[in-house]
Amino acid sequence: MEVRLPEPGDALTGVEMFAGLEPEVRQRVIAAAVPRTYRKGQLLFVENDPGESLIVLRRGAVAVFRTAPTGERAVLNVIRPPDVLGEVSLLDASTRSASAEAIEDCTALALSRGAFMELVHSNPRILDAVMRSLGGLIRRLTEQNADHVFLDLPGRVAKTLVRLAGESQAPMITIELNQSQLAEMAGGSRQSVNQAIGSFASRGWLRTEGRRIVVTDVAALRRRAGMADR
Ligand SMILES: Nc1ncnc2c1ncn2[C@@H]1O[C@@H]2COP(=O)(O)O[C@H]2[C@H]1O
Repeated sequence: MEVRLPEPGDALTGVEMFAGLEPEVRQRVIAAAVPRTYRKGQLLFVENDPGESLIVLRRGAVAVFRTAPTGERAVLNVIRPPDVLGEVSLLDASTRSASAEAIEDCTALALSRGAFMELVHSNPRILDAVMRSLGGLIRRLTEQNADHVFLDLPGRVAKTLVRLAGESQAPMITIELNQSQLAEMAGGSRQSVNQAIGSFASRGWLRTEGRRIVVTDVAALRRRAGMADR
């Protein structure tokens, strides 16, 4: 009879920011964190809310976005486990730099600013991971700025799809995103994003299935986005 052993790991498994912690410190972090659940469509927080906690996403997906005075949204990123969000306002002791909405049902752990700061002061090695995470955010912002200057809209749509496809080497990659969400991420009107998607579909690089996009040729999208071959 097959005996199933429990999966190794805990609620922080895979979370880079906490990777270097001693097991007992990890357990203290987990004990101090508050479990949260968010339904699809629920806001986790809104831009300019006080930054009270670091959120470790365990399941689901969250869109980080800014809203223009006209109500138009620009999606800055889609966060998936084991990523964290909410680190910026914790570190500069300010308000939320963007809003966040669950785009799938989510479970998460929320670590209060006080608990996070105590952790940093008693385990300064954690600052290596914090700096890496901030470095990653700055790098992403630099790249997004350059894309807005150097890429046309179809190029930005292609790049957004490549980023969402992640590291997967599968021949077909399903992206759970409708075309308005894609337009909010690529920074274009829905109509022009639809045109770009239609043109990619006619070349056989992807197909749309209701509210999802199935990418069938990542290499072609990478070339259209001016990215190096893998
Ligand atoms: N441009 C961005 N790209 C990716 N994530 C971001 C961006 N801006 C803000 N965030 C994340 O969204 C969070 C919004 O709240 P915070 O400012 O606390 O912390 C922020 C980061 O975790």
